[in-house]
Amino acid sequence: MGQLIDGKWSTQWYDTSKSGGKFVRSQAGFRNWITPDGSPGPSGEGGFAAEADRYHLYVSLACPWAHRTLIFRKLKELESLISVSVVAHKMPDETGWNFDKSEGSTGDALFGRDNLWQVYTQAVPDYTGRVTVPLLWDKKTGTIVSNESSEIIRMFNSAFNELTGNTDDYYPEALRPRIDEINARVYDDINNGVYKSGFATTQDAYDEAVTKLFDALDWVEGLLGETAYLTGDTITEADWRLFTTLVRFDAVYVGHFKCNRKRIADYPNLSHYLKALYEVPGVKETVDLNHIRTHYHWSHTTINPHRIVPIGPELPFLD
Ligand SMILES: N[C@@H](CCC(=O)N[C@@H](CS)C(=O)NCC(=O)O)C(=O)O
Repeated sequence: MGQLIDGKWSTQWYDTSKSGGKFVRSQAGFRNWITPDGSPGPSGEGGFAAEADRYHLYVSLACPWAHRTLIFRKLKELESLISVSVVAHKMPDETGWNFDKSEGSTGDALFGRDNLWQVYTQAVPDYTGRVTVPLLWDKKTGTIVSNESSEIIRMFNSAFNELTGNTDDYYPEALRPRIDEINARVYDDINNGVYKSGFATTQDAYDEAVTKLFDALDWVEGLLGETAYLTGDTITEADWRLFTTLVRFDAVYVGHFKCNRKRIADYPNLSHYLKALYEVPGVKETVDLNHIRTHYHWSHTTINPHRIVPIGPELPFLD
């Protein structure tokens, strides 16, 4: 794990010494929005109008945050409008995310760079911050639109509707308060909760995170006893945001991140729900378990120093 400091790549693991052993995720640095006419969005600068062949998405197939954006690109029929580069599954400290084609990367389709940090410094030569995926690039102005997945999926949900004719809405007006409420707990305690458990460096920090994680999974298991999806009988953004963590849970988080009070396979409603979302047309093509399993176990050497990728477990939702 490394980061950019004044435009230079520097190798260092997350510093948990000032937070009592807790992993604290930093805020994404680029927060502009694509809108239908280029008017400014809720944050950042305007000037990013929805146009075909103007934007490029950098993703990892291992990353749950990037995975959200790939699902929205697929469901909203944006594949022919927004091109993609996939980074390698192995992320060495020396380079961070990189475009090694022998390790599952497509290569950098825009610039032919070796490493993702070079795309960040292409936009801001003296950038300081983490080099994360997903990253949404504007080919027209040669800069980064956004590296915040929760905002990229909102853009994909509606900004391109006139170009694609796809008006499916995963953030419908009437459900927004409920979606926001569910997202808040799912983000803190589940999406980020698995990372807080896995990257904790004290027993107390781990205990706190893992307890909240399983309390939240129990809560979701209850909700799914009432309705098919989190906010009712239709799939919304809240479901896709939970899905990308659930699909990695038994394969990676149970063992690698010590989230092992239960597996998703032990929760009947969550298991059924995971399978139903996985079977939505187009979605399983966005799930790459080889990238997922290899990335985490190989890349986090403070947790898994010998980089051994475990054999299992078998995953019932694949059957
Ligand atoms: N807030 C960001 C978080 C993205 C994120 O943390 N991505 C991880 C991969 S799963 C990453 O690139 N980590 C590299 C790092 O932190 O150095 C989002 O949701 O878009």
